[in-house]
Amino acid sequence: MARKFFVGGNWKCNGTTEEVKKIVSTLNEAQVPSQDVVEVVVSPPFVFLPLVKSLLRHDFHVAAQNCWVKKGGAYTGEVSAEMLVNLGIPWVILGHSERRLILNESNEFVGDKVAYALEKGLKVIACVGETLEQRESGSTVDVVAAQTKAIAERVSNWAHVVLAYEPVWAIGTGKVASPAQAQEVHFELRKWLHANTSPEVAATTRIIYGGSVNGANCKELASQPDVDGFLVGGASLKLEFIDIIKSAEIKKSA
Ligand SMILES: O=C(CO)COP(=O)(O)O
Repeated sequence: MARKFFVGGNWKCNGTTEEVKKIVSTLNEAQVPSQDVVEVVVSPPFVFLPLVKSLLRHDFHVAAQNCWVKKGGAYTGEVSAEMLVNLGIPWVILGHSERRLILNESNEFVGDKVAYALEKGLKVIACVGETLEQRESGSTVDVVAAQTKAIAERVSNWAHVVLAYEPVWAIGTGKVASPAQAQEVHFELRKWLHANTSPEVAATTRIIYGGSVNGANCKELASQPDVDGFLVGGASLKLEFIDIIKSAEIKKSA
């Protein structure tokens, strides 16, 4: 089964109502490859989810940037998976490095979140990635394998999981992983899935790259055999996001 190209736009903690409306109307007007070629998901902050969902073209979907690890209740400031389901939000990003590092989310906590969100019927973009220090000490593959293992131990059905490889040193730095560096880690992650989940999961799970992806570097990254799409931060707020979506065409002609 071919892996459909996936482009996610992570808006992070950005935007006003006016800005959000403007981004959505730009997306709505864009000419992009059909849904058979590329799956597009944009992820605004929680407070804008209903607005974006109501205005966004129907061939694009929305994702939350996080959700609580279990059933809602007395957890001040949290948003539960049930609430996202209730609002008709199909996707959630979990384990982003900004949450792992700034908010101290552990591998196990992220694994628990992924399992719970899937159980409630959400589709999950699960993020993994090494810091610069970890890369320089040669532990990149061990780090992303341990992060993936904590998910795999809790999840048996990978059909609704997209794995995002986001090296921390490439996020928001303008320092993109080279196509060869991205391919190497994506290959290792797929190999890990093959050995530790099943050959089918390894063959069908989309592994997308995130970290300073832009309109200029997306084509070369997309041409790597194990790069199945992108999770885009800064550039997802700009017009070049359309070019990044269009890089899906590379796979079609491959
Ligand atoms: O963190 C990212 C997407 O989740 C990547 O962010 P940038 O594209 O801004 O580097």
